[in-house]
Amino acid sequence: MTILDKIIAEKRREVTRREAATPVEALRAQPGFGRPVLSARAALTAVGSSGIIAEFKRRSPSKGVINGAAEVGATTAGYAAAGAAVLSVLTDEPFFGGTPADLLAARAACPATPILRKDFIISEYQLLEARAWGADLVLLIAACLTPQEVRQLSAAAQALGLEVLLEVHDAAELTGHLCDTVDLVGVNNRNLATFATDIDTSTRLAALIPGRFVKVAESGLEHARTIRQLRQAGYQGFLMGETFMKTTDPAAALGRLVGELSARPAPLAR
Ligand SMILES: O=C(O)c1ccccc1NCC(=O)[C@H](O)[C@H](O)COP(=O)(O)O
Repeated sequence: MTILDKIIAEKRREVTRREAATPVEALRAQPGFGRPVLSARAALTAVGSSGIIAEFKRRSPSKGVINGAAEVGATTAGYAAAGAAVLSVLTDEPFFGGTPADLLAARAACPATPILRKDFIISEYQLLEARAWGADLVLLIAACLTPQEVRQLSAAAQALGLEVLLEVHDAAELTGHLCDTVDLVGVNNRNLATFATDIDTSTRLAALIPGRFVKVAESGLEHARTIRQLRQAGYQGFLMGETFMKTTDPAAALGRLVGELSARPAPLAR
């Protein structure tokens, strides 16, 4: 059984519990439900965008505790001020230490920046939660969904006004799961079965992603030079968590990266 199998088994139990505790009508009645959605697609493709999707991530199955001290409102507000184009907030508790309250707090702290609900979406109920808690886009992971589930969930997300980031790790997932109700395609450099991380995964798959989708490189990103290379390959979004969160001041770490990205690259030595 892989970690993804364990996460999904736990997620099925969690969704059943949550549905019993909070009916759909109560989600629809929450103040955030009707707010206008902010477009991540627009934020990532705007002229001068950093392209950075800065993630608030306390811990992960591959790394254990990354940052047990950071406060979500201050960190995400700091990310937005430092130049993040989009924010990503984990709402999975058992494996990543995130909570719905984290998303609500990030939304309150960052009214003008699109926010990704980062979780393992397996049910339309979770899309309603995402809308109620103030998310603007959701992640659908090809490795845990059938192509038909991606079609259904992405269409339901769009009907709610949410944008959809489809995450793939290889060419088979991309060709099998991609559909027109997806807005952005993320290539996860991390193999979720082995945790091996290889940036070349993004480079290899770039040409296979049709041009109408915004391309997002995910995981294991650290340096401005890598982001420049991935931009050359056609990427406009860069999902980064650990590089920022492992520092004592994640927003300052993002600010340094954004500064490097906007500086002219040093000429190659002859
Ligand atoms: O990060 C993990 O260990 C992990 C394990 C199982 C499923 C998903 C996992 N990570 C989710 C992510 O995709 C990353 O949080 C995201 O891409 C940011 O990656 P990084 O910059 O390497 O923190």
